[in-house]
Amino acid sequence: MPDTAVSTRALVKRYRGVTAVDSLDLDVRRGEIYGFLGRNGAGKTTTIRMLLGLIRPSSGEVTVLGRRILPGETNVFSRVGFLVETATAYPNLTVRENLDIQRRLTGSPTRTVADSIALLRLGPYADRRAGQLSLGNKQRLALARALLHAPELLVLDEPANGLDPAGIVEIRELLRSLADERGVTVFMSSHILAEVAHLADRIGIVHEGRLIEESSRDEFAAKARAFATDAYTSEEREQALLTLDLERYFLARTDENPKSGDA
Ligand SMILES: Nc1ncnc2c1ncn2[C@@H]1O[C@H](COP(=O)(O)OP(=O)(O)OP(=O)(O)O)[C@@H](O)[C@H]1O
Repeated sequence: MPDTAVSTRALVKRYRGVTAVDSLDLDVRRGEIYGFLGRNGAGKTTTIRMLLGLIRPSSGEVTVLGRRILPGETNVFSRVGFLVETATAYPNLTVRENLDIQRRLTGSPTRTVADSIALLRLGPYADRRAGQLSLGNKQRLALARALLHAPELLVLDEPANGLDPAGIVEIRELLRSLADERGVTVFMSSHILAEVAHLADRIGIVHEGRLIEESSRDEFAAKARAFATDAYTSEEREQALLTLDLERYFLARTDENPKSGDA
C-alpha cells in the first residue's frame, strides 16, 4: 500500500486570463491531517475540485489512493469522503432520509445511518427537514454524509464553515479521532489559521495558486513564534491571548454539560 494518499505533480488550472492553480506539487501522507491554508482566491477550492475529478486540470497529474485521476475514473471515489462548497442535501427530506439515500448510493449497511447520526450529534434533528437546519447543522449533515461509507480519505473544503466555536471544537475532535483511531487521512482547506493550527499535522500554504511553504505544525509554530517575537508589541500579544481566553470562557458558559467548577 503506497504511503501517499494524495499527490499532485506540476498541477495547473487556468481559467481565461487567471491561473488558479500553478505548478502544484502536493504529497499528503496516509493517516495524516493536512491543512491546506490560503487566503480567499488562493486556489484551494480549484485544487480540491481537481483532486475529486470534478474539474479537469489544464495540465499535470493527480493521484488519489494510488490511482491516477483521469476522466471517467470513478472507482477510487468509493473510498473517499468529501465535503465541498456545493455539497447540498435534499432540502425537503429529513436528515435521516438524506443519510439513507447516501447509504443506498454507497451500498453501506443499514446501521451506518444511525451510527453517523450519533457521530455527528444529529440525533435531535434526525427527523427535521434538511432545508430547515441551521448552517452549522447543515455542515454536520454534510460531514455525516461524507463519513457514512467509512472512507479512507476525507477531502474537506472549509469544514468549519458556518460552525460556532463549540461546533468547531467538536469537528476538530472528530477529525482527530478519525485520523488517530481509524487511520483516516484528512486533506482540509481553510483560511482560518486557528483551525489549521489546532488540528493539522502538516500545513501547506497556498498563495496565488502556488505552494509557497510546507512544514509540520511544530515547525510552523517554531517559525511563527520566532517571527512574532520580532514583529509584535506586547499589546498585540495580549490581544491574541484575549481571543484564546474568550474562546475558553464562551465554551464554558455555553456548555450543556458543564463539568463541576466550570463557570
Ligand atoms: N470557474 C472559474 N472561472 C474563472 N475563474 C475562476 C473560476 N473558479 C475559480 N476562479 C478563480 O481562480 C482563483 C482561485 O479560486 P479558488 O476558488 O480556487 O480559491 P480559494 O482559495 O478556494 O478561495 P476561497 O477561500 O475564496 O474559496 C480565483 O482568482 C478565482 O477567481
